[in-house]
Amino acid sequence: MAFRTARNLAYFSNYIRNYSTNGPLVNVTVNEKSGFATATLQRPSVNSLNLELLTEISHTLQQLEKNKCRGLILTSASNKVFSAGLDLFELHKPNADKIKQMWSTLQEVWIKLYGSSYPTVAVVNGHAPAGGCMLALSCEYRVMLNNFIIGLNEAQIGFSAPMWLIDGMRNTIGSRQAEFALTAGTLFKTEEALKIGLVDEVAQSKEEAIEKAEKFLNKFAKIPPHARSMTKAALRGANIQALVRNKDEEVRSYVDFVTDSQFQDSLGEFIELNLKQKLSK
Ligand SMILES: CCCCCCC/C=C/C(=O)SCCNC(=O)CCNC(=O)[C@H](O)C(C)(C)COP(=O)(O)OP(=O)(O)OC[C@H]1O[C@@H](n2cnc3c(N)ncnc32)[C@H](O)[C@@H]1OP(=O)(O)O
Repeated sequence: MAFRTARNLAYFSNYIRNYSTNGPLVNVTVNEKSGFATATLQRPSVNSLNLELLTEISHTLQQLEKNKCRGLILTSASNKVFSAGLDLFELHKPNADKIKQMWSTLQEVWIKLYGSSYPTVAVVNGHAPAGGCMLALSCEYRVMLNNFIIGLNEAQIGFSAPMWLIDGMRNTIGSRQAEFALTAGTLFKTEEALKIGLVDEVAQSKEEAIEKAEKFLNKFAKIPPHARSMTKAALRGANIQALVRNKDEEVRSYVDFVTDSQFQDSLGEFIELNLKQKLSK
């Protein structure tokens, strides 16, 4: 067991509380009874993933792993947006070095979350396009609130989702549905997402979603943690290894792609059409 004594659990809780004070963009709390951690993304206003938020998520996941977390609930402080995905303003006319770091940190986040030894649930309490969907897909279970959208809309912005993310989508909703969804860049409403298996349960309130998430995590209470994590690694390891082998090459091609004028033009159009905040000319 991860926490054999109440003292261990108390130490872990204090550790996490102390840690959380250092992270303004991700707040981590631990339920002392269950030992489950809740990581709440809180970058105003839509948790768009810039380098700072990605770095903090990556660091949080590392700490949770180190402290033998018993289960993680990932959610948002906003009641409208789980995460709006990559910060589109940072992708526009970018500094190549920063983009390189951003992409490499995004890969790290995926490797740590998708490959975590502890069980994970996303409480999707708001919209989750692109990178927001990626965070949810990396978890083992998704509970979503009604009247929001989720999906991988990269094609609409002018690029293809990377292979590891395509695999995540395929593993979750099946090849045929993934092909339809990815080529059209479809964003699904909550009920549609439930129907195709992109989310596992729907809840009417965040409280209900947290209850459902905890119920999922509690399913593993009697399963030896090492057996659970070995099985998860056996199921997910090949996808992770494929990215690890190709990590640097993918960063290089991503930087080339994003800095290319054709992508910059289509990104500019997407921002002008879809976001309230406009580009400074
Ligand atoms: C070559 C390989 C590359 C592979 C990369 C694959 C991985 C991931 C890629 C991505 O994540 S790309 C990002 C895609 N994201 C989107 O398409 C989301 C766009 N945003 C929206 O659709 C909506 O904003 C929303 C999230 C549905 C929320 O709608 P709502 O009506 O509630 O809010 P808004 O008024 O639209 O937005 C509020 C505020 O937030 C700003 N904003 C929204 N999204 C982003 C974003 N992604 N990046 C930066 N900023 C964003 C928006 O401009 C508003 O700003 P203010 O007007 O308040 O200043």
